[in-house]
Amino acid sequence: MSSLEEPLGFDKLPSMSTIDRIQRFSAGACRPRGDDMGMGSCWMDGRSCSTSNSCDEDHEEYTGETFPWRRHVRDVSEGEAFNQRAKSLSKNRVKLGHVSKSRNWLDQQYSSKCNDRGIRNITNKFLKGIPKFVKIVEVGPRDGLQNEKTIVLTSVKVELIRRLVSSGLPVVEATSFVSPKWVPQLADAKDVMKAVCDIEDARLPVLTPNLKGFEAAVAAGAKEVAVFASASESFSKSNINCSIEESLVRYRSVCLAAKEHSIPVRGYVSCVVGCPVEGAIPPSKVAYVAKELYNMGCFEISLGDTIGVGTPGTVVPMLEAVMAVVPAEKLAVHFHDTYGQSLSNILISLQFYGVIDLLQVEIDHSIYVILYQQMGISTVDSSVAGLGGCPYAQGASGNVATEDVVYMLNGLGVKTNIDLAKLMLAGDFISDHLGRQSGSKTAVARCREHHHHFTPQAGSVRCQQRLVNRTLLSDATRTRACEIISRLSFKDS
Ligand SMILES: CC(C)(COP(=O)([O-])OP(=O)([O-])OC[C@H]1O[C@@H](n2cnc3c(N)ncnc32)[C@H](O)[C@@H]1OP(=O)([O-])[O-])[C@@H](O)C(=O)NCCC(=O)NCCSC(=O)C[C@@](C)(O)CC(=O)[O-]
Repeated sequence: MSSLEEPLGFDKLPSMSTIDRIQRFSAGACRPRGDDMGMGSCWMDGRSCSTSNSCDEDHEEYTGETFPWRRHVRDVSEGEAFNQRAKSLSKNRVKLGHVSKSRNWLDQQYSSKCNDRGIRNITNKFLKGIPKFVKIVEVGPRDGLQNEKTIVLTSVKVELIRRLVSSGLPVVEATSFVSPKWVPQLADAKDVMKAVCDIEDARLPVLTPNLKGFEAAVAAGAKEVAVFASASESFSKSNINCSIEESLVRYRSVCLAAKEHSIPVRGYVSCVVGCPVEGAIPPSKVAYVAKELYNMGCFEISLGDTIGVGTPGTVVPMLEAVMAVVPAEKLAVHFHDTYGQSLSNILISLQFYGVIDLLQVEIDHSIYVILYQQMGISTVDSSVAGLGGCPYAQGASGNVATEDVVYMLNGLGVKTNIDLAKLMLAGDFISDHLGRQSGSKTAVARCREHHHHFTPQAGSVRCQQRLVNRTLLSDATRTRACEIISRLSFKDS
């Protein structure tokens, strides 16, 4: 692991000249850079979203109660001249035929509720690229549980999925149709799927490593599947017992069969930054596998830092390579939190832009150079209570906790449509069943708050119970505390 012990810094990033990057993409969005064009220090935002994450469906202001940051329409009085310039540029762009599908550029700024203009401008500058809506793909019932040694009851898995769906998660990965010899925890895939396939409020994809798994999944009622390749040859062998190329052949057959059934297929690439055996993985290898999966028909490619060694310094070059061959709106990021880097990696992935085109236009006898840029990623995988770890990646810790991702996104004013309180109850539910504290920092912090402002509800009582069990109390005091807690009545179970 020596090559992974030292995080790679920006000085070690593969260099890619601007010329190199120009015109390698098709224009999906554009962001003329204000300060390059003598238009003040702001950027005009021209994000264009074409997937289910579309910002177009998301116009209303975020109204979360507890979080200080809010998005709102840019204050017109801040720069009428700038706005006029932007409108005129926008008109000209339409005339020139370079029509951005974007909504009003000026409606895309984020700022804090704070009245201090200086702070607000800084916030805008740093958060300018963040999408307004992020789709979270919950992988707890699959990636989260697959590594648990003690077999979790099917009924518990089903209840967990139901709770996660009712918290508003749009996608909950339910299970895997893999060999029970390899992953005994998910041997009940068929029963889990049969019990949840009536759920309509969320998509419930399942992992399928080959045609056998695909057929079993469809027979059990799966309406969406995922295939999982790797950017590391060694990991591919240990995970699915075949080479990368052999896996791609298998996945092509799965994609063909899925097409016949009109079943969408998601594609995973594992070890996108590092591999437990091979160390650092070159971004070009990740890009190759991602492109193959995309070309065979996967509607979305999830980039997995399976062992959680990535930092923004290594994630950025990887994204840059992948975005050169797969559009950003078809990508998702999937981080494990081994080195505590997941949230920063997610943030940089949401903010990440690649230059996609340069366009020179003449407006009112002045020449402007417009940089068309690709938007950042707006789909994030995470696991409730930070459950997870891969059976074939020794030492890999859990996935980033969904509660922590939602908390961060709420703080940024990014919508997810997820009810954090309900999500935390789902996390509490599974942590209780596994008999350990949640891996979510948000859940643990909220647990402490409940400790101070105690209300006798199910979650709080369990939370108190856990705190008592973990606190250094004498046996007599602990028993007494537990007795008192157990006598509290609560409605929610
Ligand atoms: C791919 C195989 C099946 C090859 O396994 P194999 O042993 O090479 O396959 P085989 O074709 O020689 O078959 C061996 C036995 O498995 C059976 N079999 C064959 N296929 C299936 C199936 N689909 N479902 C159930 N049974 C199956 C097959 O019928 C046979 O049964 P037997 O004749 O011995 O009784 C195996 O290696 C396997 O199941 N691997 C899955 C491992 C796994 O699930 N790993 C965790 C995934 S997590 C991950 O990849 C990372 C990710 C996605 O989370 C992203 C990230 O975190 O970065």
